[in-house]
Amino acid sequence: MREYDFIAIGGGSGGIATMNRASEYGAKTAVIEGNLLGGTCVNIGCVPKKIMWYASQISEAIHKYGPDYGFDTGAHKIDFPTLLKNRDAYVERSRNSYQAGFERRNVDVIEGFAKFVDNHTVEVNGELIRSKHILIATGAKPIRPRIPGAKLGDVSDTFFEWTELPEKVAVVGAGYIAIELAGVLHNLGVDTHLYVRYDKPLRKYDDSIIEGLMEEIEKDGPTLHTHAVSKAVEKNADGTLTLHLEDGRSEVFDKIIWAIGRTANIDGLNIEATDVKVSDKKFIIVDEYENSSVDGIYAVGDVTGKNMLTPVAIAAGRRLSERLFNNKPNEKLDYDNIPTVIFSHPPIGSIGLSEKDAVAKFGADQVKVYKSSFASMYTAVTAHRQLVKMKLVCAGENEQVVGLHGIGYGVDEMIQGFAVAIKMGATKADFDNTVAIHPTGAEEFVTMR
Ligand SMILES: Cc1cc2nc3c(=O)[nH]c(=O)nc-3n(C[C@H](O)[C@H](O)[C@H](O)COP(=O)(O)OP(=O)(O)OC[C@H]3O[C@@H](n4cnc5c(N)ncnc54)[C@H](O)[C@@H]3O)c2cc1C
Ligand SMILES: NC(=O)c1ccc[n+]([C@@H]2O[C@H](COP(=O)([O-])OP(=O)(O)OC[C@H]3O[C@@H](n4cnc5c(N)ncnc54)[C@H](O)[C@@H]3O)[C@@H](O)[C@H]2O)c1
Repeated sequence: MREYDFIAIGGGSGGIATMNRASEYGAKTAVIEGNLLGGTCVNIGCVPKKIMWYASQISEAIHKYGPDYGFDTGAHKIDFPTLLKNRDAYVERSRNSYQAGFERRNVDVIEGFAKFVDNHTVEVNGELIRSKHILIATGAKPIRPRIPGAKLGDVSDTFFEWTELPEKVAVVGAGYIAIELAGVLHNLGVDTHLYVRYDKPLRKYDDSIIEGLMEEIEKDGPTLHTHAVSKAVEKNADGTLTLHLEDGRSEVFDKIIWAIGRTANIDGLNIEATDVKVSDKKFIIVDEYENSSVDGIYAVGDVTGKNMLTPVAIAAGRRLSERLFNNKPNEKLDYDNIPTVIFSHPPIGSIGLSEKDAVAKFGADQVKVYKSSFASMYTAVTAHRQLVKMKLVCAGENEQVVGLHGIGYGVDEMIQGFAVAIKMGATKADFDNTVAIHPTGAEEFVTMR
């Protein structure tokens, strides 16, 4: 029987980073992957999504802003197969780049689906593999609503299999994926309809940012349908799909995308053969050190349901390996102030507490908010002026910055550095003491009064 110090079930962001780090300290490691190395992020998530987002940005630059910058842009149309060919080639190169890292560090790659036999043994392709430590990093998968015809719709996984752009698409959901895919499709010229259950999307984000998004959607975005609860999907004779809502509204589409959340990917893992506890939503329950309820079994990334972001899976996994193999018994990921960007049109960046959450935590008299709203220079010279909205949420007498939020041109590339400052406990005075870079949008974050 093959024996290891540490194995990862799942070769996505979390599994790869954790095994690479452990092997750097001499651990005998293996990554077991049942599908494509790189997992969701590289193959059907962040990477192909970002390429599609760039394509939609180029389309926006050409058609929306180009004419007012003096470009004759009339005839430019997207050749979708070219985009797909180059996107998929980039994804393949990213995937292949893992191999060299594994070879350099002596990480074994085992192709196949793993299932538990007991707390220290898994079976892959009929072979039993034992390991002192086992990491569950099997990620998450999209869910579909439990309504008639739900299977007729796509999810983000199958969206990346499309070979042509449909004419008319419904995107159902109000989270990251719904907003990003709806924006991409709309900007690529698809008649896109966004269906949200309540009055607005992304409801847990800071109000002013969501207001900014709503204004942009109303002015120049996909068609928004609010208070829309899906009831059924029906296939028509011509292959189109009719989406029926609970309140009797209905509309015909070429494609429907469900983007209503994700659930842990533990089917087939035979988790029952272990004593690992899972939540009622099937996520692996871990403590702050990523320990499961069984000694020697850990979980990181989407399968835990905690902040489903690639850098979080990576950071949690690397710290776990530092703890187990580099003599750092207290090493763990601090989940506070994790920065995040939503690649909407325009993009949203967010760190820390929303104004509402800060008031709930510190009390209204302890919270002071600074806001700025201005037309981004990039768009201001065109007929399509787009506002940038920014907010700093400060708490306590020293006005520590506990939240930073923005929506607008370039915000996606603006906030990483501010995340460092906030993590270090920066105050409003520290922001004020920083000289601005001009002319940029980011300078507004250090000049608010
Ligand atoms: C459309 C989309 C866009 C996204 N965009 C972003 C973004 O812009 N930025 C960002 O930070 N995050 C983004 N995410 C989230 C990000 O992709 C995930 O947080 C990240 O991939 C989680 O990594 P993981 O290692 O936990 O799981 P995954 O990357 O999902 O890897 C799990 C792997 O385990 C394998 N596996 C499962 N079961 C078994 C088994 N029994 N045996 C062997 N292998 C198994 C799977 O095949 C998979 O390869 C996006 C997600 C989606 C869906
Ligand atoms: N830019 C990024 O970093 C990025 C991009 C994509 C995904 N992600 C990660 O992936 C995670 C999953 O994304 P997601 O968008 O699938 O989930 P999500 O949890 O962000 O959003 C799901 C949304 O669907 C809505 N919803 C739930 N059931 C519904 C129903 N029956 N009908 C209509 N709407 C319903 C919810 O109210 C919620 O707003 C995100 O939370 C994020 O962590 C990150």
